[in-house]
Amino acid sequence: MAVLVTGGAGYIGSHMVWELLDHGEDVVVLDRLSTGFDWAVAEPARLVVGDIADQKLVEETIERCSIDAIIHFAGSIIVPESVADPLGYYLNNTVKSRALIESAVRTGVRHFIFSSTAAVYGTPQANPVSEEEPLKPESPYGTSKLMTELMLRDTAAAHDFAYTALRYFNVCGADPKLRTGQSTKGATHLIKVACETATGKRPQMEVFGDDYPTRDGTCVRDYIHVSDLVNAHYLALERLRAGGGSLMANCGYGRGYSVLDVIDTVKRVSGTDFAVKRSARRPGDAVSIVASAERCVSKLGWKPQHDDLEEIVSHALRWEEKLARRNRL
Ligand SMILES: NC(=O)c1ccc[n+]([C@@H]2O[C@H](COP(=O)([O-])OP(=O)(O)OC[C@H]3O[C@@H](n4cnc5c(N)ncnc54)[C@H](O)[C@@H]3O)[C@@H](O)[C@H]2O)c1
Ligand SMILES: O=c1ccn([C@@H]2O[C@H](COP(=O)(O)OP(=O)(O)O[C@H]3O[C@H](CO)[C@@H](O)[C@H](O)[C@H]3O)[C@@H](O)[C@H]2O)c(=O)[nH]1
Repeated sequence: MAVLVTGGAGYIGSHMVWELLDHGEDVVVLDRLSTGFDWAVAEPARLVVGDIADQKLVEETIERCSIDAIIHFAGSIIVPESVADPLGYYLNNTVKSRALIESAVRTGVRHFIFSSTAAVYGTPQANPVSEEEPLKPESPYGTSKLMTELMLRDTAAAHDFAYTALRYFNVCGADPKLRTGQSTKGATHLIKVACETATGKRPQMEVFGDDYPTRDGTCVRDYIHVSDLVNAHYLALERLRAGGGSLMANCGYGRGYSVLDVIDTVKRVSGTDFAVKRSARRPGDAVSIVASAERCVSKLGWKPQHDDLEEIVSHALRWEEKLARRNRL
């Protein structure tokens, strides 16, 4: 019995691989290495290089490796890029997920965990946002993920198949043991960008919009440590294997920080006063979104260990320094 991790060479997937190995699981990664790295896949996990929509490859891998569960991270992830290239996002996130789900059904894989996103809510009426709030994505990225959730819901109703869709809020930080971290080239995520600026990889950074209807005019997000996030997936896997049935749940801590809060924290933790420029709003950005985490706690027994912005930033900074040393070698 083994777990197939799609996108396991990427940021979150590489942490998931460690989480599974730490629990003694046998792990197979499927990744086409478009934004991920082969070196990010921990041994003894096996890496299969290929596309999730290559059904021959996927089904052969499932049969050969006795896969009983799929954790599906592979996808395209940048909100403004999805506004510029909606059809590319619907292809990679929706159409290709459909092919993967079909391969799972055809080969009898009954447990499926999916990376969904807070972006399915758009800007909610009120925060914290529960899973019952209306779904009004404001970007093709959010819509592409919502459509996959709906395919999973309908597939579970029709087949011997159960899924967990976890709606991640803003994922950040790095493995506290620094075995992996976020290595994405040309990253656009706020904490990664701020840490790259603090460590001198960028001369300055921008704040996209300071005229939003929030406390300090900048967007508010719920930043969740990647290690807590992958632990929620492991709990979801155990629940599915125990026959717990399908579930959809938010993954966040339930408190929000503005862009300026985050930048101040990175400056304080790094001891660096880097240059920050105020720029125009970025297309597709929701104003303010914070999770209600109650369902994740009650249904999965989730107990976050790293709910502290300074700790998150400190892990992200230490990974940035390690990456810089690695790239110099
Ligand atoms: N990072 C966040 O804050 C965040 C928040 C919500 C949801 N998510 C979701 O989590 C998942 C993982 O995100 P991440 O931050 O680790 O991104 P990432 O870009 O680091 O990882 C994605 C991985 O998927 C691979 N991939 C992409 N398309 C593929 C395909 N068609 N076939 C095979 N491999 C493919 C890439 O090579 C990469 O290794 C994504 O589905 C993303 O939408 C991320
Ligand atoms: O250099 C930067 C980068 C970001 N931001 C702002 O910071 C906030 C957060 O942006 P970012 O870190 O890019 O995350 P989101 O756009 O909120 O999207 C992330 O979080 C979503 C869940 O909330 C995921 O689904 C997406 O995959 C992931 O990219 C937004 O207001 C951005 O405009 C800046 O001001 N400057």
